[in-house]
Order: sequence, then structure tokens, then C-alpha cells
Amino acid sequence: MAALEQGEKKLDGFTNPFGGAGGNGGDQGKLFSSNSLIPPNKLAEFGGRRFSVSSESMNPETMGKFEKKVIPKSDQQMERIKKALENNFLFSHLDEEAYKDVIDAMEEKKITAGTEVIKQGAEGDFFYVVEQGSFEITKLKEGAKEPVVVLTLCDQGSFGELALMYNSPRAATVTATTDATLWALDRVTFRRLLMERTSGKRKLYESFLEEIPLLKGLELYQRQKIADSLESKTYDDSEVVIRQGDVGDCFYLVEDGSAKVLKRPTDSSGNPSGDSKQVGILKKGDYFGELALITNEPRQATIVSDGKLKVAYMSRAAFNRLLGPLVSHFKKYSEQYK
Ligand SMILES: Nc1ncnc2c1ncn2[C@@H]1O[C@@H]2COP(=O)(O)O[C@H]2[C@H]1O
Repeated sequence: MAALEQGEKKLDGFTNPFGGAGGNGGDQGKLFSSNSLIPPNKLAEFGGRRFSVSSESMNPETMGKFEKKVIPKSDQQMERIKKALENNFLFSHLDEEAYKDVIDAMEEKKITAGTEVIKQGAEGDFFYVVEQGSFEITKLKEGAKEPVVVLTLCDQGSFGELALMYNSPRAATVTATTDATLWALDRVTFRRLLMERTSGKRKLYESFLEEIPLLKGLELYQRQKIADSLESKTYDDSEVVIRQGDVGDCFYLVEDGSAKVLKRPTDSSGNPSGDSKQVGILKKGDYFGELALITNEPRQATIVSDGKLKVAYMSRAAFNRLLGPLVSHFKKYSEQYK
């Protein structure tokens, strides 16, 4: 429930896997057009070249006729794809038809250890979902001599969306470190069915996430992955967001407004009893709901909107995957809870 101190950059126990910050070059300001999703000082993180979200595919109405791609698959393959997509937020919003179109268009790729699936600087052709196997993502940063590892994936996750979304060169190199199986989605289907929402969400949450003290030490790409996993919800005055004693399944960030933190004393078996007392107030940029996810214990407090409240929330799976490395930070700050 605590906010980090303003400006805090160092995250306890957290090794930022995303490497150094983006560059900030000469005339890049001119390149930040109204349909570009990347601020000028972040261009280097996306290959350092000019690009913008192509209006051609942002609006399905103007895209012309879409030839659906159908790659025949066995029932067993269908089941495997569905499992691989299950925990991937990029696919969670698709309606039945779009979901079927995505599955139809996917192509199985068996990869041997050592294969370079994507090369930094190359043109983008496919977006990949990992079914099984490990991958190392490396990046040669501007002015650096050697590439650095920015991310590793093991039996889950996806990559290769940036070049397709921004018409930019591949921003990093992706190499299989074990034999692996991927599901590849072609550029046209990706842009048609997944890009609008993905880029929209990343844009929607970008400035909000940038201002959250907890996430300030992260890089743009990592915050974008967090944005993929978020949904927003609004509450009127005095509505309960989470209730002390309940099982917890989500983590929350205050997007707008404020909320009261109320706590009831607990009896010998840990059940809330007696009158609740206000022990804190949460404002924009604060987080709550982390304790139950970390400890697997019931909610330790009730959170109630104090006037209109807007929160962004993510599932337990997303929390574990994206914020798991911050667990020691969360634990340390929870010691301050009254
Ligand atoms: N820090 C990072 N910067 C850029 N791309 C990254 C980073 N970490 C992982 N990636 C992924 O690596 C992919 C390389 O191809 P793309 O640029 O199409 O999309 C990129 C992302 O999906």
C-alpha cells in the first residue's frame, strides 16, 4: 500500500533485465509525429531510426480487404497453440472470430538451439509466441561495442511485435538457447488483429506508468509489457475495491483519485472483528493489493474509494511474471504498514 519515495530509482533485489536507457539524438524531436507512439528520447530503444505507427493498419476500416490466412492444423496443434496463448495478455481481448483467425494464421516453427530467430536491424516479418524453449534477447545499444542481454524467456512469452507495430528495424536480436517451439504470426494478421489494441494500451498507460515511483527505474520496453497486462476500472465514492479477509487475485495502481485504507483488528484465528480504523490514504501513483499475492494470505486491509477513483489492475499471473523481481522491495515497504 505504500508509495516509494519520489525519485527513487534503485529497486531492492531487482536486477533490471532491460539494460540502459534510450538515446536522445539531434533532430529526433522532429520525428515524434502525432501518430508515433515513441517519444523522441526513446527512439534509440526501438532501433534508433525514423518510424511511426503506420496509419494504414491502425484503422481496420481503411485497410482494404483482409485475406485470411489459414494454415491447416491437427487437433493436437490447436490445443498446443491455445495453451501457449492462454497466459499472453496480447490475446486476452480477442473475440471468438478474431481468436480463431489468429490461430488459423499461426505457423509452427521448430527451432534448434543456437538459431538466431530475429536479428537486430533486420526487417520485421513475424511475431512469435513461445510454446517451449529458452531464448536470449540481446541488444547492441547506440555507441556500445558489444551487445548486452536485455531479457531471457523460458517456456513462455512473446517477441517480435515492435518492428511490426512501428515499421521499424528489429530492435534486438533473439537467439534460441535450447531447442524450442514457436508459433509465428505473419505481419499482416498481427497488424490487423493485435496491433491496434496493443499500441493503444501502451500509449494509454505510458505517461501514467512513467510517473509511478515504483516503476521509474524500469525501461520503456518493460513498462510497455506492464501496460499490456493492465485493465482500468472506475469506482464511485465509498465503493469497496478489496475487502479485508478476502482471497486476493489482483494487484492495483491508483490511476486517478484517492482511496482509504481501512483495517479491522483480527481475532485469534485471524478473522477480522471489531470496528475498522483508517490507517492510510492512497493517491495517484500508489499501489495496493500486493501482500496477498506475495504471501498467499487473505487481504490484510479494506480499500475503499474516497470520491471518484480510477485504478489500473493486473492479474496474479501478470504480477508474478512482470513484478516478481520486485518482491523484496514490496516486502521491505510493507514493514511500514500500520
Ligand atoms: N529491451 C528491449 N528493447 C527492444 N526490444 C526488446 C527488448 N526486450 C525484448 N525485446 C523484444 O525483442 C524483439 C526484437 O524484434 P522487434 O524489434 O520486432 O521486437 C522486439 C521485442 O519484442
